[in-house]
Amino acid sequence: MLGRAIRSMDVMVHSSTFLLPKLHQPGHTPAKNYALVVLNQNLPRFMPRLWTHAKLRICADGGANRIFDEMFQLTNEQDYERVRNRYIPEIIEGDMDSIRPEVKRFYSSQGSQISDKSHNQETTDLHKCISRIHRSTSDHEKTNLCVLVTGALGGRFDHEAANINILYLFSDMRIVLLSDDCLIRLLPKTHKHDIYIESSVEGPHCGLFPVGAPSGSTTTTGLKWNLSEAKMRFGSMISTSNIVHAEKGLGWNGP
Ligand SMILES: Nc1ncnc2c1ncn2[C@@H]1O[C@H](COP(=O)(O)OP(=O)(O)OP(=O)(O)O)[C@@H](O)[C@H]1O
Ligand SMILES: Cc1ncc(C[n+]2csc(CCO)c2C)c(N)n1
Repeated sequence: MLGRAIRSMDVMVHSSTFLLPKLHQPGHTPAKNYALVVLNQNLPRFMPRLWTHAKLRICADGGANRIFDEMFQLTNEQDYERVRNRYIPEIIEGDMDSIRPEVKRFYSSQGSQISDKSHNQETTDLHKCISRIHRSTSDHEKTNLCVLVTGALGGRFDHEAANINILYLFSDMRIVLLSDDCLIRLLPKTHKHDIYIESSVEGPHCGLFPVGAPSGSTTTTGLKWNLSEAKMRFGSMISTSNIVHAEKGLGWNGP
């Protein structure tokens, strides 16, 4: 019975074509729709690209200040006002304790929906944004959706931990946490995983480790130091500073 369950494990395909200038989605690419969530940290240099690829853009509270302040310097354009008027998020969601009043007024006047959840101090602004996307996306649509979260890493560690927790809380959605030099995905143990590497923009370093609970058996191909039915847990072995050798790294999370 166990053997049958393992053999029938579906493959989840991952790729990062959203980091490329043009969104060509070859046969292996799973997600067709991108939603972008902008957090309150420095925008990554490839932000204009993500913005263009996305069908929905949500700023988490102070993330709106970042679009307002930093988008211009990431474009090659001369006209500050034009750039500011072009990048308008559809939604600004959060407890609104970080967005500046003039930024809120500006985006409100440009048609952004402002969703003030200041009464809720139990969940983070990112949680509020992802809950909204989760609620408004059918199960079928979820299979074609990938949520890109910018500014999720490289700042305050409590924020980073909360951001990683979101991957687990919403493990039925594809969510990618991004910063300028890092990308994190959850690889649910219910699946095998094929990870396609865009070597012009990502790699070669990679890490593979379980958060919260041990991984009973992990097998990989395509890495410099492959794992073979390895057990991983904090306090024992985890795989960091590994290197991607192949364009496709295949990881199998066993039981
Ligand atoms: N330094 C950081 N590192 C990582 N993520 C961050 C950081 N700062 C903000 N974020 C993310 O951006 C979201 C919005 O940020 P914002 O500053 O508006 O939050 P906040 O509610 O004011 O946070 P807090 O009250 O804890 O400072 C947060 O929910 C978090 O996900
Ligand atoms: C057990 C517990 N720990 C921390 C907070 C505080 N908190 C968590 S999310 C959030 C909103 C941040 O925008 C705040 C203030 C809480 N409510 N419950």
